[in-house]
Amino acid sequence: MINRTSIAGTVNHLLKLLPGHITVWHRGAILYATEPNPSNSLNHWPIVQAAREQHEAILISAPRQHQLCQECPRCSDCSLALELFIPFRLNQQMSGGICYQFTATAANLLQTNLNAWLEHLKDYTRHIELLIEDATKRHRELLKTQQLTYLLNLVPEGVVLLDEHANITAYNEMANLHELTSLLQPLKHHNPASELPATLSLPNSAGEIQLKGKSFYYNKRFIGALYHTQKSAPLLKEKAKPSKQTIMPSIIGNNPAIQKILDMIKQVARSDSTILLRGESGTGKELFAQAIHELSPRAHKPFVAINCAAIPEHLLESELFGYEEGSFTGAKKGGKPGKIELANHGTLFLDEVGDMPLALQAKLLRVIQEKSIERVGGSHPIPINVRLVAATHRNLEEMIGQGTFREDLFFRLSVIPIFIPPLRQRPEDIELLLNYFLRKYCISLRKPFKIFSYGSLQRLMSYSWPGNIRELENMVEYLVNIHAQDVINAEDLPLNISRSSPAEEAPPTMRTMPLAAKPGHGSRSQRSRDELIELLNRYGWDTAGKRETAAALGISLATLYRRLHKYKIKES
Ligand SMILES: Nc1ncnc2c1ncn2[C@@H]1O[C@H](COP(=O)(O)OP(=O)(O)OP(=O)(O)O)[C@@H](O)[C@H]1O
Repeated sequence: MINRTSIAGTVNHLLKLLPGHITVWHRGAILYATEPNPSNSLNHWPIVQAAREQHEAILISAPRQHQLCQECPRCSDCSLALELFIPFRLNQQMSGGICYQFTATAANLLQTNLNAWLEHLKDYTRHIELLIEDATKRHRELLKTQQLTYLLNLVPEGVVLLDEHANITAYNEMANLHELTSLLQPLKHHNPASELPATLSLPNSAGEIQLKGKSFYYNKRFIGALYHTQKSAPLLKEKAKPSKQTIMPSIIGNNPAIQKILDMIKQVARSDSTILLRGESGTGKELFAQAIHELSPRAHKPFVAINCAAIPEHLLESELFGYEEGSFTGAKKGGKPGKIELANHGTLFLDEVGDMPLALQAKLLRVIQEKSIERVGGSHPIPINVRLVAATHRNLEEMIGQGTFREDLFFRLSVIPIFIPPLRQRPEDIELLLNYFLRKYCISLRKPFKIFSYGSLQRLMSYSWPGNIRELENMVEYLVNIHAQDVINAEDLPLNISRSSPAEEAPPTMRTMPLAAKPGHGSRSQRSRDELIELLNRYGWDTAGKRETAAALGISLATLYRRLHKYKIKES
């Protein structure tokens, strides 16, 4: 990806010398601008067109009188005294450029020694051009490696590619499971590398592994080799299971609060104390719960999750506690264990615990205190050893005050409370997550790699993300699905994002969140209602359409139904 920070550093340095407006444009999109630019694409700018035709920099002094500027709708009240466009070239073609716009003060400074300044600005432009060239090259190399890894992962055997010095340059997941990367390290000491053996028999921790090799030559010169396993090669049992480290690396976040939570999780995972994860919907509570489990001594035992809000009240009890044969009409022969029993010796994740009915809250409290359960219709206690991780987006303190959540259960659950901040309080993570999901979905949906333009990133960074990371992830998946170009511009973003006004959009924090907002009151509710109807009209009012609408909004289907009810939206 192109590093905007280094471009910003160069531009800011320049602005200290010469105040003005600078726009860096690359491949039809604005890569950097010193202030938001009204136009997202400079293609139609007469000055850019002129530079493209004349293959050189264009300088316009007194733009209001200049013939090139007459087409511009703002020409008559333009306050610029000088405008300069210096193009970039990539492979002999103009790929973009820098537009410098100066008002009278800066222009006066320039006019005193115009030629020297022009050289100076050309040097700056060249510097930025090199930064872009370098970043583009590195981005291409990264893409090539990712494409190669993607391709290798389609092969059902372990595959490793070596360069002419027998250094490993690429390998697939299966190779990892066979420990091939460490097994092939000693090949580096073979000299000359062209004499790499055609078959290898190497010991890994699952036994002996046979590898076949194929050397590659170009103009009779050895340029590399490929080693692969045979179909029946035994896998390492330990590695074949998801490793303890699978979840942690996929938790993206540089925000100090998230880093602190990750450190805390590593600490608390070792004990059996109950953890209460608190945060808005979509902030990653379930991901953190899985990480806690995977870092705990229970990692090789079950992780069982149950969403208390998604299961109808009358079924929740038997889902949690299980039932004995004949305990109710329709009960299965032989009975059925509940989620708590299934999680025995492992971790039970109680999602949306704030939505648990009061009667079940009392039963759950007993499980925690007595460490045993009784199935529905059963008459004997079953001893239980589970680590409990609960989560909620609800304001439990307020619910206790209203008598809808038991205070004693709250204290039992909240032994280690962890607050996960909403995405709008972690602005530094937005670009990171956008790029992470962009790469993830381009790979999984087999689409060419894409980037966000400067304009779209600005928009996305100032959006308040009420649905948090789930909303961001769904939006990226949607864009990768429908967007064919390699640059995603601001106008390509979903309407609810491109139309939102950042200041107004920020939802209230968890502590002040009203439990039930009245429909139709206030412009926010009205806008949410309108947006919901607009999306349903777009995706359809049937279940599939509702599912897509929920995904676009970053909410669950159950929440969507609740909103339809809350806003009194009836299907026509
Ligand atoms: N830090 C993160 N890095 C990468 N992906 C994340 C991160 N946080 C959340 N996600 C992803 O966002 C989506 C929503 O996360 P998750 O289901 O854990 O949220 P939640 O807080 O449990 O939501 P809810 O309260 O609605 O159940 C998941 O696909 C998850 O993998």
